[in-house]
Amino acid sequence: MNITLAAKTRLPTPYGLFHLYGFVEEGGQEHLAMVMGDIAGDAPVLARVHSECLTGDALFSMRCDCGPQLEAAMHKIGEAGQGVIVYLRQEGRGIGLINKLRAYAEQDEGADTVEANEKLGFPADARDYSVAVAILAALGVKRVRLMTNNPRKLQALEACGVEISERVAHRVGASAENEKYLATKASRLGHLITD
Ligand SMILES: Nc1nc2c(ncn2[C@@H]2O[C@H](COP(=O)(O)OP(=O)(O)OP(=O)(O)O)[C@@H](O)[C@H]2O)c(=O)[nH]1
Ligand SMILES: [Zn+2]
Repeated sequence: MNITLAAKTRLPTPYGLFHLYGFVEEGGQEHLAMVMGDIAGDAPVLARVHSECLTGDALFSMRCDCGPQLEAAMHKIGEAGQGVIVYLRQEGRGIGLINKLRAYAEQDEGADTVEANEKLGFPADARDYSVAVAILAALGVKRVRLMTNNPRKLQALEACGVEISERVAHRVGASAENEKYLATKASRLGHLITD
């Protein structure tokens, strides 16, 4: 996977000052990395690989836990004074924004998150993490303490060559609105979110 660092700038936030890196992958898709502190080198870096969720990250949707997970990652990195969030533009687990909205419409009619994707002719999860690996390498990150509940994400990143020294549980944002969604992630996608 070839990526190009196209821009770098300051990003002051309520959680502290990040540096925002803009990357472009082959084919033109744009991705971001939010960096705090010095992350290059051998020491494990607190990290999140976050998949874009416009409805959750920007519109406060309570259908999922993405917005609170993004905010919690920024908060934890702010407290540590060091870390990175790789923000991948893989909306809707890779099927795109409008298709995710179509999947939501299927869910409004009773399908679960996996069945809805399948009804629309997509795999349950169409993400490719190789771009995240390329971005971490470009930032000089050798090993990470990864904030996630998704064992497939751990496996996929490890398979692409990222060394994960620790999984940091990242359970926030549960509500009555997303109870079924989170239960499906646990039962059908293997997420480590139930006790
Ligand atoms: N196709 C589809 N995508 C969804 C749905 N709900 C959330 N997403 C997308 O799922 C992605 C987030 O993935 P999740 O499976 O929730 O969590 P994860 O990032 O794999 O795991 P964590 O690291 O534990 O958060 C984002 O790209 C969301 O846009 C849905 O019902 N259908
Ligand atoms: Zn979401």
